[in-house]
Amino acid sequence: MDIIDIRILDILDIVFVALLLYYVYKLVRGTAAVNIFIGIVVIYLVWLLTRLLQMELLSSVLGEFIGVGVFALIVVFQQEIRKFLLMIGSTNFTHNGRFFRNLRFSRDETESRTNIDAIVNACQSMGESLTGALMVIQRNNKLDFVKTTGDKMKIELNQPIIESVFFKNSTLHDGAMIIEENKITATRVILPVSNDRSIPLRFGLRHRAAVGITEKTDALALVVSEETGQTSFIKDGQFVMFETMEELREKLKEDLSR
Ligand SMILES: Nc1ncnc2c1ncn2[C@@H]1O[C@H](COP(=O)(O)OP(=O)(O)OP(=O)(O)O)[C@@H](O)[C@H]1O
Repeated sequence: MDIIDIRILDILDIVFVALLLYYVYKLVRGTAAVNIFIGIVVIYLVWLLTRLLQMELLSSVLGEFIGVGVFALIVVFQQEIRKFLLMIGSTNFTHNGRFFRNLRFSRDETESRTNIDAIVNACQSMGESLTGALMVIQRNNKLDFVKTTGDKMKIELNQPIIESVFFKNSTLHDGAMIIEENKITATRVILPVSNDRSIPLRFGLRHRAAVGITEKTDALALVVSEETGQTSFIKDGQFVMFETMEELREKLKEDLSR
């Protein structure tokens, strides 16, 4: 009986293609580009089919399309390719050892350095006073490309500081706050807004910006609604459900553990 000959390199090959597809999916999810992407895949599949059925004319017409496809792709996906390269270039694979830990099967997590209690307590307090807030917590993907849109700083994270930044009369309250480890590293940051049409209409730009940055990076986002006082936790472009602030604290601890 033949034994399937799989080399380590084949496995790496598959892992890299899977990672590539995952990043491409993250980039185009919720944007108009996803429809173009599907269109290209359909043309490619039809072309393969016409070649298989030896339909010469159609196959050569589609073949021409595919031939210039790479250049067309660069033009059509210019923005996405830029973001993709930025994301790859800014991924810190050794940050907290998270990337390598994810490859291991054992779970030997240690506690996060981020003051999660300060963040959750600030969300609760800002919710009670109907103070709007948007916080983005960096993980593996660096957020330098958005930090440049705001004011860079380096302040130790604690509850009074978070609340004073988002206090309505504060000059810093607009836009997003970026948190790295236990430091506030930028305020008044403008985030990419998600075009995802499945986001309910009651959510405005603050929530869409939180979805946008978590679609493009592995950061976590927390939003306190100015209208309802409700806190939302957004990860991978999706709202994460939780019943109590205690549950939110646990979820954050899990996602930020090293
Ligand atoms: N692209 C963006 N990046 C960062 N912050 C943004 C962005 N767009 C809007 N905001 C912030 O969101 C505020 C406007 O929120 P808006 O009322 O549209 O959002 P919302 O999701 O309905 O939130 P809320 O429930 O608090 O009203 C702005 O004042 C600004 O501080």
